[in-house]
Amino acid sequence: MPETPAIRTEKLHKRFGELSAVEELNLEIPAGELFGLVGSDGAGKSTTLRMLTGIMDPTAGEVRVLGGDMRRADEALRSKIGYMSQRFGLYPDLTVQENLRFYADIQMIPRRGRDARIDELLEFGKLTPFRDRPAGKLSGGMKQKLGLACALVHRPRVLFLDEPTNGVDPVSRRDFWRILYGLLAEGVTVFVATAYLDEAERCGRVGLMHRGRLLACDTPRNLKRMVKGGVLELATPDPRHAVRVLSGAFPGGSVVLFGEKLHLFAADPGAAESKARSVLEAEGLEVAVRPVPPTLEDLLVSLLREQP
Ligand SMILES: Nc1ncnc2c1ncn2[C@@H]1O[C@H](COP(=O)(O)OP(=O)(O)OP(=O)(O)O)[C@@H](O)[C@H]1O
Repeated sequence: MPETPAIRTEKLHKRFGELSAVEELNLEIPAGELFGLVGSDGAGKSTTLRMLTGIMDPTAGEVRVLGGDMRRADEALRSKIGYMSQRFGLYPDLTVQENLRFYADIQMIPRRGRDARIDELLEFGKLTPFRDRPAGKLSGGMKQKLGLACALVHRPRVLFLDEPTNGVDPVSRRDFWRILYGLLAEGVTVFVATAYLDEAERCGRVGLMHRGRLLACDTPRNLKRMVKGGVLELATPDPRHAVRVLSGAFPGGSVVLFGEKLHLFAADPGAAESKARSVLEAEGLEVAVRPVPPTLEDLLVSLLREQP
């Protein structure tokens, strides 16, 4: 018999009045996977997480976690789930250790073994030296790690994280991901919503969400193969002017600013290169062109171009 997926949704739908925040969402996530749900603000990620964790009822469709129906989840099922929302509640006046004790009490962790679990989590998040510091006095990255530790206090089998590294510096983000890999090694299923495409690259599989719909869902490598044609990277001294000039010559949003460089999506990269060179040189703009392997951001841009 095939193993029960850790997370499964079928035709999951959430409407707020006229707005479909999540539409026809079908997901199947095996146990032990690190799954990334990626999309910009308002894509429907948080709404999806709220339905997956049983906090919000769907308008229609099914949602199962570890085989159990989240619309009527009992305590036994809830105790196998961890959730770190965007505005998770740390008590700023309580110390790191007191916050963990508070969450352990909410989860009804027996006193015996509780402090050992807290010590383990403090070590795991490299928070031991800060155990007596009030949570309000922690750095942004440390607060997020403490939030994660609180979500893990009851040893959940499936962990849901809503943009856990939003606004966190790159070093702390790396630290945070190191912890997530540690959890994977323990067999925990991790479902992370993020707006960062570089984080999506770290996931086993990624779902790209836009206006409530899943546009694509696969491994990062397979997703990048979906980019049609080729991607050219253009370096010019005045990228903003170059975008304006090239957008006239290449309609349909195929020219996009990527930092200080431009990306040009082309069915025939050779022909596109010659055309881009002649258009830019006519404007007196020098340009260096090179083909680049597509990134997930390229895929997202190219999928969004196809949206009505
Ligand atoms: N309780 C609600 N009532 C009405 N509309 C809502 C509600 N919650 C979310 N929405 C709307 O549903 C859409 C999806 O929101 P959602 O928060 O799920 O997106 P998101 O991808 O998580 O983005 P963000 O990171 O900004 O929260 C948005 O248009 C949002 O305004």
